[in-house]
Amino acid sequence: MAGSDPFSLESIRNSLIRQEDTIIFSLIERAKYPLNPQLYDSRCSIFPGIAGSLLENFVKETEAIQAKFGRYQSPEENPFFPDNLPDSLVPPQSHPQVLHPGAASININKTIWDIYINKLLPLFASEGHDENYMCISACDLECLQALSRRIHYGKFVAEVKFKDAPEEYSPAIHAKDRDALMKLLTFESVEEMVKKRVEKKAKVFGQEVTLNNDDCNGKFKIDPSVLPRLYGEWVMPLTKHVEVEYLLRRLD
Ligand SMILES: C=C(O[C@@H]1C=C(C(=O)O)C=C[C@H]1O)C(=O)O
Repeated sequence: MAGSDPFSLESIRNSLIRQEDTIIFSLIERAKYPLNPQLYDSRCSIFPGIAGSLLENFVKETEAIQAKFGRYQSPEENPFFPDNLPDSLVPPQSHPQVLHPGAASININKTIWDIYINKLLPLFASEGHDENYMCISACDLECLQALSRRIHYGKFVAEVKFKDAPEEYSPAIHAKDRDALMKLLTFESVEEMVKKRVEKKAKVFGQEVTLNNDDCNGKFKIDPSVLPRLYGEWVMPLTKHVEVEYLLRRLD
């Protein structure tokens, strides 16, 4: 919006709202395929010469290419496999420096990976396998990156909340009081709205669209009830965890 502050709580929340669309569309794409559990099994070598989980290999190699083209120069992006990433081939991009430098040390992608594969996928992917490994890996990476971006966006949320009320946050930061920080940054009414909205979006985005019949017979491309659960149990608690971690470093 012209004239609006790009770094206000409102604009940060608008970005989170837009990221909901990305997450839901990426889950709808993944839901086209069955689970294919061997893709995630580190003991199951699907192709000779590729040891470990195929998805892990795929993500590591893809992140290496994306690192070369500057993806991780952006403070919004966090790699799943940060060790030994190649240097960027592109010159440094001018990303606005809004975050405290301590933000760079916060990366909870291991937790996000584990939840995505072990808890979330079984909630919406049908059982079975079709060996469509590369298409599925590409979908998984989209989902993982969208979730990771959203959850690590907590760094920006925390920065704007701190800037808006440093006198409220500073004592809890000095005291390293995680519970007090969690209380300060939590808005339960916002969280309730988020859960309702993502369920509605899953219904709208996941309906069958035809020219003459809008009745979807209760059938959706992804079960809409998965979305409030994903957000209520994992996405919002992890975003708040990132917010607390960021705030604890904010005055270093
Ligand atoms: C992100 C925010 O902080 C907290 C986390 C929320 C979320 O992850 O969606 C929502 C409300 C807050 O409890 C916010 O205030 O918008």
